Amino acid sequence: MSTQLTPFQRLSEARKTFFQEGNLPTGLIDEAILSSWKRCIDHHKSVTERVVYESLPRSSFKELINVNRKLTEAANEPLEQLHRTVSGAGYALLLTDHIGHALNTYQASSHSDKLIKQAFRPGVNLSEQYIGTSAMSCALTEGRPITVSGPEHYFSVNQRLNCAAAPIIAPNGQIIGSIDITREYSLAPGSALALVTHCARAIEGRLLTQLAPYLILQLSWQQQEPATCDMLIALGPEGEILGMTPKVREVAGLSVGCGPANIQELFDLRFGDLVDASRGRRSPLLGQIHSGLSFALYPSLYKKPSLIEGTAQSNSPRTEPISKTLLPSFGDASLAERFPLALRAMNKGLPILIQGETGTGKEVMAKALHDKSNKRSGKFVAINCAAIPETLIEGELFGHTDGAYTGARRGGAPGKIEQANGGTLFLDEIGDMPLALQSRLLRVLESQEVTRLGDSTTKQLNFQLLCATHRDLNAAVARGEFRDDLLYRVKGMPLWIPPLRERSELCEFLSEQCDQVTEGRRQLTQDVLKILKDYDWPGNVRELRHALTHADVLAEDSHDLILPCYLPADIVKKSSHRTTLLNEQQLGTLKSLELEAIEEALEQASGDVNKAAKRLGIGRATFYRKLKEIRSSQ
Ligand SMILES: Nc1ncnc2c1ncn2[C@@H]1O[C@H](COP(=O)(O)OP(=O)(O)OP(=O)(O)O)[C@@H](O)[C@H]1O
Repeated sequence: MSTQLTPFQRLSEARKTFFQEGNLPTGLIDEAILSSWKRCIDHHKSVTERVVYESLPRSSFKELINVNRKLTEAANEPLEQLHRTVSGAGYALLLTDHIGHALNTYQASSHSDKLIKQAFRPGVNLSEQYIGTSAMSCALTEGRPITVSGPEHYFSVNQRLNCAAAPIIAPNGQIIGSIDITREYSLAPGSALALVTHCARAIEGRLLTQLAPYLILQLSWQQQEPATCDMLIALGPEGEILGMTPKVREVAGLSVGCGPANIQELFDLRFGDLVDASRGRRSPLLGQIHSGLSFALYPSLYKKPSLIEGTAQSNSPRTEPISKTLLPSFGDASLAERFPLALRAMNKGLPILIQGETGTGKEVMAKALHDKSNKRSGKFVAINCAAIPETLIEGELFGHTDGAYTGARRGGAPGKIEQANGGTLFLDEIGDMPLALQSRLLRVLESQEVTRLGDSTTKQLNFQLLCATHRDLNAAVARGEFRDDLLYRVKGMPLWIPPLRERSELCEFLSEQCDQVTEGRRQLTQDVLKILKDYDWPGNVRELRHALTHADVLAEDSHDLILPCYLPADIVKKSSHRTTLLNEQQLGTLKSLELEAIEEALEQASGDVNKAAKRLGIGRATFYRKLKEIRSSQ
């Protein structure tokens, strides 16, 4: 009588063939899993090893989350939805980075398994190197969804698990993470591979919209708009391809890192036709790629999600009142008062000129103004006028057409001013702009029209202007280095950022900065606070943050206090508090020596004050006075 093997028994047999008999269980085990088993053997892992699930230290985990912020933001909602779908079936859910660090985890609402609870914790390294073969490690290595069931796991202890995972692929084609769902094998049959795959596709679509495209193009093989679509291309305002979902890359046969730069190079159509179609009826355009495949194309103008939760999508700027928004701290009461004023002026379209010494936070202020202004749904485009070579600055600012100059990008490119359309243009170090360019910039600022290099047509724009400089522009005008008409144009309202040494709430600011730099791990001692307060800070906040980072590094893991010895030596040396500090320290040393001598003398004289004073060669009254003085200062 032939007995039918269960799937678990079949996989166990295959495992035995491989690990005990040294043969390949051909056709029984997915090639990806076999390759993973071989890698584990190469790394001298024994299948009977104990698996340790260690989490990263808190600071490293914070950094990990920071690095993967875009991924976690895009994944949040799809993960919540998948969790709702699978948790009742006993599945725990996991989002990892490209290595296998758990970024976000969800436990199952039923059938919670102890092993899964231990492994599925944020910050745990679940890469192949640590936990052997798993669906997640195979998905990350192979770049495709996969199920790993029971005995297919490398380590014996994991054989009671059943997992399915799918890689998450960024719009540039790189694998940046994975989602994995795992439950006890006994709850099988059935895996939710299709669900994780679907969730990964949803995350990839969201990653695409993070590029803030002008148009999103859906590709379909059907002659009707698909309800959901995994073939998406994000396009910029000139038809440039910003990114695409992996399915497009797959059907168009495009490899990662190379491919067409513009949609017109991928399809036999004009970008203008797509723009027209996005505004008109929803009848699809037909597009053919080089391989001869034809697709129905559904372009739509990209709309940023509304900030008011639960409402329909909207392109209109946000309108929550200023008072509700959190202002950045600069440690200065008068600056905090002027901020809302500058914001109101900006919202009326007045250009703001931010002035202050180097490192005071002019760019931080510009960004804060933009983030709170009515242009915040547009881009913040910063250009450092001092950092671009004079020969390139014109192309960089105004853009160029195809072949406008040697080395110009094929198909032309918009300049920074054009990119700021609908948002804010921040001209940093405007005082360093070459005189010859100032008149051209003035024309653009007056008309809000831009003409690309090599072009004869102009484009109407709408952007908010913010400028910054550490120079005295009045003096530059007097020297003939800066146009006075440009100065009046950019200085709708001046905003002065005081140097660090003059800030009215310096102590609070120093402590806040310490908190930020050390991620709340350390505090400043009173002495350090005094040293920092009395230092001149020629490099302002930039220099302060470097000094605190220096101290944080020197303190290592041993102290939660920043002591004077951890500060950069030149800061301690130059701080006027140092002299007082030394005097106090010396005084302290002398006093403790005196106390020691007095106490020793008293002890040797068995408490007889006359004898003790005699031993020290001082009078009885002096002895008493010194003893009192020293004890009261302790
Ligand atoms: N209020 C603040 N809060 C937190 N960090 C700040 C603040 N102000 C400045 N910084 C930090 O200090 C550094 C210098 O800031 P920023 O570049 O804005 O200064 P800046 O005045 O524009 O300098 P420069 O004139 O050299 O261009 C940056 O690392 C910035 O993040």
